[in-house]
Amino acid sequence: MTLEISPVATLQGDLRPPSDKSLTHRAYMFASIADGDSVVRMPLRGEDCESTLHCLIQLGLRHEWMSPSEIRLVPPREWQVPRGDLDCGNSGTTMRLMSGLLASRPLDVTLVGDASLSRRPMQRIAEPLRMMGATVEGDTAPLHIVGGQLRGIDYVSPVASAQIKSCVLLAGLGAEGVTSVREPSPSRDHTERMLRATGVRIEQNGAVSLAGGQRPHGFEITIPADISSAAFFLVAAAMLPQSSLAIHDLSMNPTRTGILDVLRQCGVPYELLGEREELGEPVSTLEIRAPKFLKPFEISGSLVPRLIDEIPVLAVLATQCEGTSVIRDARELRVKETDRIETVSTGLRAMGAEVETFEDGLAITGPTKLKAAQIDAAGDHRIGMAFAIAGLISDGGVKIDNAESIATSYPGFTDDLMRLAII
Ligand SMILES: O=C(O)C1=C[C@@H](OP(=O)(O)O)[C@@H](O)[C@H](O)C1
Ligand SMILES: C=C(OP(=O)(O)O)C(=O)O
Repeated sequence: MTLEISPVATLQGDLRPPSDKSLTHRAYMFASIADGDSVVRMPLRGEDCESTLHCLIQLGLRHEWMSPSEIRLVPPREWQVPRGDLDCGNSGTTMRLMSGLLASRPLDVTLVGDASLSRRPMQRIAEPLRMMGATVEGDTAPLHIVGGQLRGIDYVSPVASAQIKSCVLLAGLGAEGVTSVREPSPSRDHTERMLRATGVRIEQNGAVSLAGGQRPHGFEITIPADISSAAFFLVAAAMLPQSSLAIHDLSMNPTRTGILDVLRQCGVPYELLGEREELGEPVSTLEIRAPKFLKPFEISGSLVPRLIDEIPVLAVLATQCEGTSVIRDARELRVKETDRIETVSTGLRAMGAEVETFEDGLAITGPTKLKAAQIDAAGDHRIGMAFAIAGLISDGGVKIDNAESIATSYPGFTDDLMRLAII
């Protein structure tokens, strides 16, 4: 599918972005190992989370849609052997967290994914699972896992990755003894929060540790909106003069709010209103306005995992900042749905931006009036949406090829854009 985006004057109004992808994956997975029934309201119906749900159903999770936005989930007494392979689609989170759950169960299962997922590194989870005693064949998909009796390990992860951390912790629930994970800087902590909120005892002091043999209890959750999806509109509002948006019901987990640090560096005015909690996760309304001009920003070190998925659209923001913005320590971008350093820099250069690339990041000098271009999203949802936002401020608009993957995390993206845009 080719998506055509024309320039607009400003963005105005109210938005409730789609529900959080990380939380929806985890809610389905926790429900499938809980000691009772669970209810998930407003799950993300994007393709990635649907992949997780379908895999779990094949493993014995029972489900009933009580309404289009409420699902009741009943865990199996024992996980059953699935008929055929488990298809994780385009979703790294599905494959890596599911592997952790499977490793402690006496099943022989093969996990497969699409072409993009089949290129992504799985050795990063295979290695700790092997250390715990599971059989994992393959360092990329297809992954063949034979689960069984695991022992707890003290794992020092070489990368700050919530997927690695969550995989090892979920395997640790079914292992003998204590499992600990340490990482170079803190990655998103949704798994830890959900474990605690569902009654699992965990310790956090430098490492995250839990004792095996524990089970989450059944729970109810209403999934808040995803800040990684809101990011596209936050950046658009910051760049388009006179914009003003209220973004409602937004998940505000501090391990995910790095984009707000960047907006502050740029001088973008925003305000948080009315904080509440949802199963251990803070939720707020965020109001944002366009500033008179944008200052350049720097992203490095421990800020990177707090905004990793937002970097493509923040690179678009950098093209409108007055000076050079620098993104370093972001090597992980090279192993996402595409090599995002490559796809972002290729697309931005095609639009006339001044971009330097490094092994671990980008430097972008602005402001540049972006010109019309045809961009290949290469099946990467974040790239498709980042360049749609670039199209809004361009001279003549953009055509984005292979943009259907936007439904991975944000079904309804173009509808929201059209509704808020004033031409
Ligand atoms: O745990 C999660 O839900 C996610 C963790 C991040 O990946 P890494 O753990 O590979 O950094 C992120 O990029 C992904 O979109 C979702
Ligand atoms: C990297 C992403 O997701 P995953 O790793 O789950 O495919 C993403 O959503 O940008």
